[in-house]
Amino acid sequence: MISRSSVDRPENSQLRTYVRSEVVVVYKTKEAFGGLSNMAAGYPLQINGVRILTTEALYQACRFPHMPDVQREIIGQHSPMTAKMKSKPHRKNSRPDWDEVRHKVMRWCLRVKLAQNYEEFGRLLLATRSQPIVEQSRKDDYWGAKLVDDAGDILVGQNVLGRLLMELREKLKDDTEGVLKTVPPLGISDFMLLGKPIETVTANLSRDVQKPQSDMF
Ligand SMILES: Nc1nc(O)c(N)c(N[C@@H]2O[C@H](COP(=O)(O)O)[C@@H](O)[C@H]2O)n1
Repeated sequence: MISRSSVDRPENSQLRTYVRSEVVVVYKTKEAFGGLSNMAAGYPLQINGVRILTTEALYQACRFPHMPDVQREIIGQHSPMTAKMKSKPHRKNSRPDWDEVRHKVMRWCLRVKLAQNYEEFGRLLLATRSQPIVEQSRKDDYWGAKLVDDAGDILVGQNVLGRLLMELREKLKDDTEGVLKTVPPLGISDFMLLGKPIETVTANLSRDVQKPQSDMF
């Protein structure tokens, strides 16, 4: 029998409650564990030879495999928040199965971030030891958890991003052979970037990187 991760099981979509002082909080990118955020700079990626500056840009681009021009605009942004904003007007045109696959896409994006930033991102993940990781969010209790009390002690949300980070951390603890330095493409239909199927991702960032179009002018 195939065992599914807690993030994949439908019964695990319930809200969870965390005491802020007892968890690793991911909130502002400049804070101690801010590098765990998809908005963090300094963890460059490369897919099919294309440079992508943040995990957020990669994740947002994955909404639009059938719209390479939109993908190009998203991954051409220097700011991760702007990359997210560029995807907003097109959200209604996200791949039709987006709600079913988005957590798998996020898991793959985090794998890519680790494979291509193995030392630095890996060190940060392992520094959380066995503590719960929670993305604090003002609005989003799917990827993160929201403060629900005036004192700012209690966070409630599905915390899917935090749970995927914990899942990856546990895999990393066992990764004595460096297996996580290679990431196969996700097994979903139309897993494409700029009109080409996404290939296996490896740790070695090539120097001969194709820059996003907006950097060329
Ligand atoms: N708006 C916003 N501001 C931040 O500071 C955030 N950390 C996030 N969360 C991230 O947004 C991504 C999900 O985007 P969708 O709403 O699914 O398009 C994901 O990376 C969250 O971690 N949002």
